[in-house]
Amino acid sequence: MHNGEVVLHNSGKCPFISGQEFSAVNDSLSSAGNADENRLLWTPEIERVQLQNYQTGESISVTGPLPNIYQDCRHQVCTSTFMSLPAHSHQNKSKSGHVMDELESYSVTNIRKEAYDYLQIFHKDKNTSEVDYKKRLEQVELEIEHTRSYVHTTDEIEYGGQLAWRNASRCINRLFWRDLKIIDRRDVKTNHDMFKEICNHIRFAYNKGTLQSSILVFSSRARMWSTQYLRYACYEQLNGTLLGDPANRHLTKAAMQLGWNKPETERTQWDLLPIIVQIDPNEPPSWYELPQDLRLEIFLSHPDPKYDAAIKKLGLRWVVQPYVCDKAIEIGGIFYRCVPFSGWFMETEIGRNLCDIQRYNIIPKLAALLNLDVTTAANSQLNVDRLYVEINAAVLYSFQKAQITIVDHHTAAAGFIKFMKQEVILRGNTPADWVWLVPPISGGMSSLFHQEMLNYVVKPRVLDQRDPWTYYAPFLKHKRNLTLSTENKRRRRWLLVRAACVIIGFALSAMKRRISIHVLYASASGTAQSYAEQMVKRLKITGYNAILMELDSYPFEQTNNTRAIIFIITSTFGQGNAPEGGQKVEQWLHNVTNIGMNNSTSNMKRISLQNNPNQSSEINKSSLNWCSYAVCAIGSSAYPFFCGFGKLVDTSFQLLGAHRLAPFATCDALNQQYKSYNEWEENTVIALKSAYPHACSRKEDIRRSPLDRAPSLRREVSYVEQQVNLTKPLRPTSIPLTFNTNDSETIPSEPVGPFTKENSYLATVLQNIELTGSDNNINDFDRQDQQTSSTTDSIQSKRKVTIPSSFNNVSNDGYRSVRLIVLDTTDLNYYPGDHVCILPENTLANVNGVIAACGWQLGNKLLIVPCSLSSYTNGKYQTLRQILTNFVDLTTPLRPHTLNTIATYAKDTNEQRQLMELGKGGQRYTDWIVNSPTVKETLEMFRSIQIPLEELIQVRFLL
Ligand SMILES: Cc1cc2nc3c(=O)[nH]c(=O)nc-3n(C[C@H](O)[C@H](O)[C@H](O)COP(=O)(O)O)c2cc1C
Repeated sequence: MHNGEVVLHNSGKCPFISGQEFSAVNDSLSSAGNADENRLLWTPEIERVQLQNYQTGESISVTGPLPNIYQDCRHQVCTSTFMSLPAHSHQNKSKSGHVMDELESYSVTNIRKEAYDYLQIFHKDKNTSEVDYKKRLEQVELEIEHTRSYVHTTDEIEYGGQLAWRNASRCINRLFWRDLKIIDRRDVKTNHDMFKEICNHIRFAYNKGTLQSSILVFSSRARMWSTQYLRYACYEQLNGTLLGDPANRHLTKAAMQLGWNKPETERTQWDLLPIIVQIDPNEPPSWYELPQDLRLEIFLSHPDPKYDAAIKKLGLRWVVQPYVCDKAIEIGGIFYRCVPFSGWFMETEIGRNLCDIQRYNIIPKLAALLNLDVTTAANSQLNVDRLYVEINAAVLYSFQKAQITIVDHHTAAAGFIKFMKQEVILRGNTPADWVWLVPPISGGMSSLFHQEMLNYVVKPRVLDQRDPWTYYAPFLKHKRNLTLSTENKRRRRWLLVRAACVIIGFALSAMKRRISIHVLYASASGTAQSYAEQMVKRLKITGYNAILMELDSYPFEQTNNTRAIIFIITSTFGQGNAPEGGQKVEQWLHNVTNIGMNNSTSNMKRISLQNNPNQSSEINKSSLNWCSYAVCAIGSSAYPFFCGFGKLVDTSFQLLGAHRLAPFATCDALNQQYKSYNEWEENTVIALKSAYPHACSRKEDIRRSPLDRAPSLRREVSYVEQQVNLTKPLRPTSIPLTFNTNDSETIPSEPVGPFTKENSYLATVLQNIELTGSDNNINDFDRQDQQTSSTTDSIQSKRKVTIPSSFNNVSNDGYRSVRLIVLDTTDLNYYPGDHVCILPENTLANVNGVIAACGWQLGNKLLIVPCSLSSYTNGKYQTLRQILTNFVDLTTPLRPHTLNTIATYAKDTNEQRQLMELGKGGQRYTDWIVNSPTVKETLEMFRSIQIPLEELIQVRFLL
């Protein structure tokens, strides 16, 4: 309406008011007496602005936003990403900044001004006669004089509602603003009638699936507590989790305070909340359950059966239509607080409701069903994005199949561009909030992404308002009643303090006795850190005192050799280096171990001792012997130095005498990283529990040799506190070997499920086929067995998988064995997510070879009677033969610290020196293990080793 009346100055910079201009405007506002001047002063000072579309190359020349008040930019600060805009103009804030009721706070002068502005627009746009216009102005003038307010006609409200929609800068669907229908029910006087009208509104707006945009207008004193008609409840559960849609947590609480509830056993995440209405702020609100035929929901499906099955399994659904109830509309200075608005969905709105992490967060659940990795480690695979798109596709597909109006974001964006162009021609421009309009999916693919826009406020307008339950007097009173008298407060506080002291006293003494486990991480982009956080959470739940720390923050050099358990989870960056947060430790390890990086020798980073032998001898091989540790290396096999830093840490810790508590693991971002991580975590926690079974273990427990304790199944236990000193190798504290010659060989009893590594299932081998090499046939060694085994074998006759020692071998010609092994699992129950771990037997030749190499003194018959070492296997394997065949790994090469121990049994000093040299690890050891010498081969290589069989078995447990 002010087109052409205002001289605008193009600042040529930010079209919004800058800090200086803002204060100048503010000053002139406070001094100005004329409301007209105020309005003009609040208009951003722009003349003409060129808005560019970088996709089409088009340029639109827009005029200054007239007439408007732009309140969103503060002193030199752009607030365009604010979720809730400051809904009220500057006049409506009290000194404390508290938002007041605008209706009450508008002065008569302002209402008159706003009324005149709007009636002028109405008169111009609706082409009413000059006579009618004048008459209407006089009537309104009179009304305002007597009542400080005035009443709109239905036509005025209808057009005002349409304009408010047209001016809603965050709405993408404004092309259809003229189609908005108004249902004028300002005459409704009771809560019950409000609910009746709402039911009618749903019927009208749903329109058998051809959704109608509409506004139901109640009196300006009425309030809707429901933020939308159809909202899913959110229950706070006892365990602290939420059930339902977290967006409605407070509304659900308010509904419950009003008496609505669902029995806990009947609650689901898809419970529709009741409609809550309040005819007047001074009247109590009422809640009503919608009748079944108006609980309009749609169950999602997907055209691709794979996604369809997963989506249906999750029971995904949404309501068919948005009925937004929590916005207000300002028309000509009158605020309508209760104007439920119906429209239709753009699919991304539902997509976000289901996928936003703070909402239903279904992506991880969907990914689990589809066996996809969506952890941050897999971000490079874009699985999250793929699933997000599929959810949006499911929404569109389901609505279209049910013939319910919906719009996809590309169509909506194209519609908006069309609307914007129309508005530029008709009115010079339209306010548009780029931050909200660009769809949340494939932003750059949307035409809106490339379109410049201006955001400002034009009236009539849609605006945010406070949720009514936040100022409902009885709720506030209830809160006040909960406040105790001063005397009571003091008493309560004293009691609480005492109780707290007693509890803290107990807790502290218990805590003192607990072992601290430091979980250290080094992470560039957060993956390793999130795994570390997960580990800490798990350890805490398990009862351990777990401390999370960045690797570089751990005082490795100032521990005074106090015993410690350290778990390190680290990624690798750069050229196989530590990420930030691990670089100091990387440097320190290089310094103390003399380990250098040899990038050139192979495509794998190899860790090698530097050539200078003097330097290598300076390594203090016991500098970390106070520490039990486990390392998990996070990396990506896309890089040549896969998990380079994690490997450096593990190798260095071994070199420095630290005791590996659980096996080292690498987790590949390109290959189900989170699964490898979870496996490592599982193994590490099992090892920890075996070593430190009690969450509140005393320090003395840690110092006791695990070999003194009741033997545990896991070999890793033995790493825990063994003092492996490289210069003075220790021998294990042996359990004396005794035999019960009264019993003959016992066949291990058939275990019953559930099956674990410790309680393994004896499976029949149905097939054992060599897949590599020229003759990928059934391997000779098992051909005979193949013929004799059958699926009908009784459980007693089941044979275990027998794998030759060459299976793990990389022989001189670089040959590796890859086999297809088919096991009969007919009477084994398993479920999705269970995994199989094959525990192979040692061959008879290997077992006999080791026995012979040890110079077995006691005679073969003792091999087949129960012996005291069976306690290592928890009694599962009774005889020495069974233990050697099934429990002791005779196949893989001995580790450095085991070689170091074995060295003490070598009679020949030359061999002892060689063994100790290998026991240092490093390049010599790396070269030695290239041929994967078995235990038997090692004993044959160093013939002076005289180790009793039972001690060899126990040394081997130190793997
Ligand atoms: C620039 C860059 C260099 C990387 N270098 C390596 C590398 O040398 N070796 C490796 O295994 N992974 C490498 N990665 C992969 C990361 O280790 C992998 O993405 C890991 O999951 C990141 O974990 P974080 O988020 O905890 O840092 C590299 C990644 C980037 C971006």
